[in-house]
Amino acid sequence: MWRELWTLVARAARGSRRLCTSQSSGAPAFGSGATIFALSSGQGRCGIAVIRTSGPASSQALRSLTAPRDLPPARSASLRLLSDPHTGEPLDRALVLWFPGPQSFTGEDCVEFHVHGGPAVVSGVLQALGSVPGLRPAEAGEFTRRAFALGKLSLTEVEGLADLIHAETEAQRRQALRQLDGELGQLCRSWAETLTKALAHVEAYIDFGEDDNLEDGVLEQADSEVQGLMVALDAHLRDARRGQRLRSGAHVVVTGPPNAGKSSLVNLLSQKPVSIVSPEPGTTRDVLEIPVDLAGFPALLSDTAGLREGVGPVEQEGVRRARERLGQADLILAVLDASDLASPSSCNFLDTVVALLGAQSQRLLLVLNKSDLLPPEGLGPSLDLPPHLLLSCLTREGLDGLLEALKKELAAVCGDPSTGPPLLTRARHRHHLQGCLDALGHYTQTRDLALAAEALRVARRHLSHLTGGGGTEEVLDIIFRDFCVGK
Ligand SMILES: Nc1nc2c(ncn2[C@@H]2O[C@H](COP(=O)(O)OP(=O)(O)OP(=O)(O)O)[C@@H](O)[C@H]2O)c(=O)[nH]1
Ligand SMILES: [K+]
Ligand SMILES: [Mg+2]
Repeated sequence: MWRELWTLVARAARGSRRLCTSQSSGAPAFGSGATIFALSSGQGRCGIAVIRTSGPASSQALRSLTAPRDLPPARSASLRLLSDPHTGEPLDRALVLWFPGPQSFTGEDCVEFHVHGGPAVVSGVLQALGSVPGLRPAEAGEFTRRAFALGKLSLTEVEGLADLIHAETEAQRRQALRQLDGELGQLCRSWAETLTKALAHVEAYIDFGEDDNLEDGVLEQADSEVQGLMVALDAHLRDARRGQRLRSGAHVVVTGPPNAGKSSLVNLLSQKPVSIVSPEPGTTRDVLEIPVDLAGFPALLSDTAGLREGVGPVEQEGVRRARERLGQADLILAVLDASDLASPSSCNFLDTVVALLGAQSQRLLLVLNKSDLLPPEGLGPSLDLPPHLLLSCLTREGLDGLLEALKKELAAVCGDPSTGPPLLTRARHRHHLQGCLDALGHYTQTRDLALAAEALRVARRHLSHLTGGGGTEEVLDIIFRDFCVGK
């Protein structure tokens, strides 16, 4: 199901991009005062469909389509009969909402029509809106773009909204909501304020350095403000990969000796038979990768070939690929057959792979599978094993415990979006924070005050680019093209 979902999302994103380029040539440019309209809920048959308008002709559009023709009270739902303004043909009985600007999503006058979701009703209302003077169909992301232009959303909030629309797991949704709340933007603004203060101190020193009226230690004050900021930026950047993992999924690799039940575990966690399971050792050869929701976190789960030596060239290549994949893992699930721990392949795996990964402080969960085959007294007391979890892929006993452990590990890998500082979810954020930190590095190294002031200006510019203050059209295009029409 996940693969289909991902394909759909990718297709939708490509589709909206196409729409964006094909319409942008002919349609009036933004700011021309046009009123836009679009279906804002999903395409296809559904219970309720939401059609939105934004722009100065919104009230006119509402009046032309509804009876009675007076505007309903602001921001509360009213039941109205919708009919075609030209033919008078009834279209639907619908809930309408009137949002006079600036208290609306875009900041402009907006109207929402909550109509019955049949395709005929939706296309009828869209056609009727298209016939109202001053109205035209919206381009991809245009509602959000208007909200941004009118200062309703900062750039990081726009990105949060895009992520919220595409969020597929609980953790992604929570992260997107926090970003939409503007937490990252607020943090950047407070950093920018600190920089402005430091810059003011340096500039004051440049202008009045010799002046007795200037209080002592202004430069030292600027220095200590910059030092504090560098520490904060550095801590944030070290956190950055986590936010990105939360957006795109952590790499979780399943490994172990042949026949331990790796593919069985992958099928259990992805809740479908993606990988071939058989009693024959050496069944899995290639790396198989499946996007899954693991305990609320997005993950890319890899099934790999059982690790063993002295086999044919094809399986040997599989083993090479498995080892390579281990090197890219954010988290490793090491699987062993609990009823076969004394076998050479199990011992070898524990002594080499598990010990080595442990020494590299690689995140790893040791899973002893096939617990259903153990005698009633469980594992023998003589075994000296690292911390582990017991599981049976057959009976599912131990699955809850494994999911709980996965949740803890993934929260550490991806960052828990409900606590801690706001995460950096995009490479763009990382780029600007790093740029800011580099510029501050130049500040601390130079003895020339004019260069120091310039370094502070560069640092501040990076922060304002991050929230869209100095946003170039290019950045806006990149972000907005991922929106669909109606958003
Ligand atoms: N009794 C029992 N059998 C299991 C369990 N999990 C897997 N098996 C069986 O163990 C055998 C191997 O399972 P696979 O999932 O193919 O193991 P694998 O580690 O992917 O094997 P390779 O790809 O060959 O390395 C199959 O016959 C499974 O049915 C379990 O929890 N209990
Ligand atoms: K097998
Ligand atoms: Mg397998």
